[in-house]
Amino acid sequence: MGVEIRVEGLTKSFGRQTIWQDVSLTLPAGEISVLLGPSGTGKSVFLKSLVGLLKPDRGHIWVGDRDLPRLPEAQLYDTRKLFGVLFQDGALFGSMNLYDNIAFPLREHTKKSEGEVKRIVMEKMEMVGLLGAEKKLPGEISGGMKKRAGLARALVLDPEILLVDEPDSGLDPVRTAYLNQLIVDLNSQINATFLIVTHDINTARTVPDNIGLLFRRELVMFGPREMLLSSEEPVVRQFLNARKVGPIGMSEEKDVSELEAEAKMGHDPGRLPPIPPQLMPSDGRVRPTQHAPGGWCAAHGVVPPPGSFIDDLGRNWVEEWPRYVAAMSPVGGGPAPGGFGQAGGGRPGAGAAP
Ligand SMILES: Nc1ncnc2c1ncn2[C@@H]1O[C@H](COP(=O)(O)OP(=O)(O)OP(=O)(O)O)[C@@H](O)[C@H]1O
Repeated sequence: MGVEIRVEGLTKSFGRQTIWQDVSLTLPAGEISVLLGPSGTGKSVFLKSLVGLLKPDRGHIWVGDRDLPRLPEAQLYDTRKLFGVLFQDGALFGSMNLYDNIAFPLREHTKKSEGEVKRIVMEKMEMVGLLGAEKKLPGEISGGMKKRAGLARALVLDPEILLVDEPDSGLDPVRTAYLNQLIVDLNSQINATFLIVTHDINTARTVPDNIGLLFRRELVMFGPREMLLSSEEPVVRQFLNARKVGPIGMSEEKDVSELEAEAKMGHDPGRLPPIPPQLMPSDGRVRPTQHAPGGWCAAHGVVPPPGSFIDDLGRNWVEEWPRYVAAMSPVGGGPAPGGFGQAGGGRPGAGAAP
């Protein structure tokens, strides 16, 4: 399950406005990637381009051996069925109850019987914790529930790729933490390739396997989480530290004189905070595509910031990891008796985003 998406030299403009150019990246199969960037840098446009709702001016989007922008309409329609998308507002139909909203893609795109539709809808509603809310209308539920309903609808066609646009928008930090946990749990269950657009730094630091950053109409960097969280690149550091000091300005980029003035005053985008342990599935199992904590840093001779990979209980997960993996079989198996990951918190990330 889960397919790799390879983007090569992608460029998109609206009229004379170039949104981004020459974007190249690979979303590894089954992994979770996050796309960051200041407002208006074209993250949503990128998501819509990936699913074929917008056509890029140049470049390729390889989904397996299919180059999406060059597919004839019928094949594009077929390929889109590999994608599940959660749009920012959930994009639910206001006049339909949650059951009918979630059933909609099945009724629209498949010939399944109503019995089968029911089985699938209830299964997905259970996966996102919405059982019992079938009859509710979107106007009667909270923002967090709307996101969950949107996720359930994105899952009904068993997508190989899940695109999520700002899951945290309009949610309080606690609900965002619950939604992040749900996203990690879903990834471990369906093992699809995930791309999440977010502004939430905590989400970016704890959820993904990979992070990308758009700025100045370019992809500044894309790579493993540890690579960006230990990067010295000023734009990356400024964004991940949520600081005013650095190349990102109020509306877009700062000019040279502003940057010189900052440098003269001795400002910099801040020290790098410790890299937190990555959020684990709530059953404590290891996701099939999960990377060992500290693995990228060790392989690239990078010394992570002091205090990295240490959880709330003071355990260093670089050291704990081999024992943890030995004690926990991958998805499909289960926790070893007396092993890690038991009720509430023997696992990395526990406490980082409960
Ligand atoms: N269909 C369209 N036609 C013309 N311009 C568009 C269209 N869609 C998006 N844009 C422009 O593209 C730019 C990038 O928009 P986009 O919504 O992708 O940014 P974003 O990074 O997702 O922003 P935010 O973080 O605020 O959601 C904006 O200037 C927007 O006005």
